[in-house]
Amino acid sequence: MSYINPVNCADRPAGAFLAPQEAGQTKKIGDVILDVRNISLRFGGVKALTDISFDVREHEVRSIIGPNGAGKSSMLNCINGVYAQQEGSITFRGRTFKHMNSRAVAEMGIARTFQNLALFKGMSVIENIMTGRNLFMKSNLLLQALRLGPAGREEVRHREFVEHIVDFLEIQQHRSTPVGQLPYGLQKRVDLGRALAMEPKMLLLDEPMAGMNVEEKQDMCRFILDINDEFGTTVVLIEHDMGVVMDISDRVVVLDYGKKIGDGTPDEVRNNEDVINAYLGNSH
Ligand SMILES: Nc1ncnc2c1ncn2[C@@H]1O[C@H](COP(=O)(O)OP(=O)(O)OP(=O)(O)O)[C@@H](O)[C@H]1O
Repeated sequence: MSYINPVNCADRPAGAFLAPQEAGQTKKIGDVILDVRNISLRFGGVKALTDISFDVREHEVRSIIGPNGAGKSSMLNCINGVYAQQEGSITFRGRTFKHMNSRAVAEMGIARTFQNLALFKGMSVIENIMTGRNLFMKSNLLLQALRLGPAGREEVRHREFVEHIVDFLEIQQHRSTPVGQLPYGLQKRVDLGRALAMEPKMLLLDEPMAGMNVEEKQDMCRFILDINDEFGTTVVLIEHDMGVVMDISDRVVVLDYGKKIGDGTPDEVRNNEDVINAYLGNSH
């Protein structure tokens, strides 16, 4: 539940998180890949989400912003099957569902990182990222444990894939370190690696930069943009740091008290009166 006051980021110039060649670069945005229609979610008397609709296009970086308790994490939880909304539907890659369990959602190509890290602290970096490959493991648990026959060959293939991710995220020197011994910023990177191991079409990132210093945020921004660019992965991002959001997003949806109050490009959103009043303040 960390919150970085957006006003604190106002003194950072636009594009501060991007390499010069990245700032202002144009990219090809595709068709709608995720369509969220009229989602309402209640917990007893608490209306977490009220009639929320928005879409995400293939290859976009789409951010969801808003004050604490606005419903951002609840929205991601509906998309990836952790919560079942009372009303509304979700269409992903042409397939419409009201609710699906998290494994089915993962099999469809949606992976998620968590605000509060969901890692095995006593296990190494490699082993944690390997858990993201479970989806693809065909052999049974006993064979996997004994690493026998096809299970052994399967494991070698998955480990090679995981090693590529470790290289990509530049955490080679920590590959055998128990995750609990790593600084927080690197743990967030491992969490991203676990999600990448699922080879997602779409990545849901819940505050991937919370608790990071500026340098760690720059690294994380670079990885997100590289994933988006090199693998074509669509990214849905919850982030409180407005410098980051405005720099790396193609479009932004704004929630407040469970309702949508803004939706558009970073420029449209930062000039939206309702968004300024509810969240951004006058510094944007
Ligand atoms: N499992 C739950 N049980 C009861 N209420 C919940 C649950 N999950 C979320 N809520 C409530 O729903 C509302 C939206 O919460 P949510 O965590 O989605 O907001 P958020 O925008 O992600 O906030 P933050 O920026 O602080 O993470 C809040 O009032 C919260 O207390």
